[in-house]
Parts: sequence; C-alpha cells; structure tokens
Amino acid sequence: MADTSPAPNEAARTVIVARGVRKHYGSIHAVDGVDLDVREGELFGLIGHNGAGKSTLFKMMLGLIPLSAGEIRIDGAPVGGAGGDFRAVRRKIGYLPENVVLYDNLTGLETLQFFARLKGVPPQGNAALLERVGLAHAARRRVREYSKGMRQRLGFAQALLGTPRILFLDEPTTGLDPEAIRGFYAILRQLKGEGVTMVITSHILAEIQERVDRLAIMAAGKVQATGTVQALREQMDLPLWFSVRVAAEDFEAVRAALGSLPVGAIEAREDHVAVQCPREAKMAVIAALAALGGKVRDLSVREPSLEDVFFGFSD
Ligand SMILES: Nc1ncnc2c1ncn2[C@@H]1O[C@H](COP(=O)(O)OP(=O)(O)OP(=O)(O)O)[C@@H](O)[C@H]1O
Repeated sequence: MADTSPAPNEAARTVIVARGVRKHYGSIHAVDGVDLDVREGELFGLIGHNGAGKSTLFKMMLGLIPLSAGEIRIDGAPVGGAGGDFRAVRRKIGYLPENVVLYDNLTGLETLQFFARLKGVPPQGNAALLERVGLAHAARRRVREYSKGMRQRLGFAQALLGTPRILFLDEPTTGLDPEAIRGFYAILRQLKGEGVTMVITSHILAEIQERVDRLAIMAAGKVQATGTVQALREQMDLPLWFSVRVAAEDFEAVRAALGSLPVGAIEAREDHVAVQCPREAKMAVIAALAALGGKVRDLSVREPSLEDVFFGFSD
C-alpha cells in the first residue's frame, strides 16, 4: 500500500487505527487486509468503486459486524473487544448510514427525540440540531412528506445527536442539491474547527477532492493508496494540461517555443492550444510561454483531477 503522508496535521494524535482488517463472507473477501490511520480533527475520505468494501469497513469500525481478522482501535479501545472500553467510545461516535432508516409516521422533531432517547442524550438540543441541518421549517412535518434530501438532512441531524467527537458519514450527500451540499460541507468545516474527526465516503470525487484532508482509495477490499489529493497526484505522476489562449496565427509560435521542451501532446483547439506536460516541466513551460510576451492572451493549468488519480490507482 502506498502511503504518501505526511499530511497537514501530522502532529495530531491518531484516533482510528486499523491493522490487517479482513472481512470474508464465504468466498467473498469484502475487506482484505486494510491498514489505516485517521488523525484527530481530520476530514478523511474513503473512496472506491461499488463493492470496494467501504461500507463493510465502516460497519466494522462501528462494531456493527465482527472482523474476520485484524484489529481496529478507536480512541485506543479495541472495537468489539471485551470490557466496557469500546462501549464508552461508542457514545462519542456518530454514524450516518448509506441508507437512512426513518419512521414515516414521526415528525422530524419526534424522530430526533426517539433517537436521542435511544442514545441516552437529553432532548433539549434537538430543535437547534434541526436548525443546523436546515430543517427547522419542517420540524413538525411527518417524515413521509420529506423529500430525499430532507430525509438525508434528518439522518445527518440524527448522526450529530450527543455532539459526537468522531463521525462516520457513508455517502452523506446522496440526494442533496448543490446548495445543500455546500451547506453540508460548511457544517463539516465547523465540526472540524471543533476538533471532530470525520471519515466520509462519496462517489462524487469532484465534490470531495477540495474538501478532504487526506483520503484512502479502496479497490477489491484493499487500500491501494493513502495521502493528500496533491500527494497522490504527484505519486501517480500524471501529466498536467496547459490551456494557452492565443490568436490562431500564433499557434505555430507556441509550438516553436515549446519545441525543445519535454512536453507531451500539443493540440491546436478553436481558440487555444492545449499542451500536455509532465509535472517536472511545468516551470520551464511557463517560462517559455512568458517569453512569447503579448502573444499569450491567457493561460491556465489543469492539475489531474481526483478522478484521474482514482482511475490510476483503482484500475
Ligand atoms: N452481508 C453480506 N453478505 C455477503 N456479501 C456481502 C455482505 N455485505 C457486503 N458484501 C459484499 O462485500 C463486498 C463489499 O461491499 P460493500 O458494501 O462494503 O462495498 P462498498 O464499497 O460500500 O460499495 P458501494 O459503493 O456500492 O456502497 C461486495 O462484494 C458485497 O457484495
């Protein structure tokens, strides 16, 4: 497994530790030897194709299903271990499952009251929690009348009951519109500011690439790589793309200026030249383009996206 740490918050203590974790269902190796470290206050992404093993790993971290092999410690307590250590830790954990199960006959507020009782949390903060997730207006409406996005918000509020210090969020933005997604991540930023540790899965790579501190890429039950998005990009050594806006009559000047550099494709498009170049040639390309003076009207550089990185590691 490639771990491209160090990450930004390197000094923080490790809250979640997984070592050699396996889960087998008969001949299916849902999770197949995972090592993972998540630090305190980190927003940690877990990405992978359908069936990669993300939800199974989550469920083991929560103590919902037993491990076939290996060990997971949260806040130092072995998950599912003997003694009450993990039970105490479990109270500090919030979980938003992939498929939120709610009772259609309850209102939003009643739903939180119900789950608060189960969790042993005083109900006083429930209205404020609904407000936080943008559901104050629907607090007294029955869940059966809720849209998919509203149900998802209510599930998130349920996960936040009891002000957890560790949050597991399994595809939390499913069903949310772009504005709600933005609002959701704003709440995650606040929680991060409060030192909450979060692990999040998502299939919307563009959405999480700018937001997570670090992430792990899972494929076929294994972690293929761990690190910051930028570190993974550099590790994959994927090329960059320059978009150089020039007048059509100057296309050849761009080609000539870059002729001696180790660039990849140079493609003339409608109103710009697209130049593919290895990362190490980036500054030389910029210098060569700058030497063209006013001929270059505009310039942008596209880094490989998380999607490019993901396919590089998971294919
Ligand atoms: N209870 C179960 N019994 C048998 N196989 C299971 C069970 N739960 C999960 N699996 C299998 O384990 C593998 C991993 O499933 P898992 O749900 O963890 O993947 P995932 O990465 O969360 O996928 P998705 O992105 O689709 O949610 C899959 O092959 C799945 O069919």
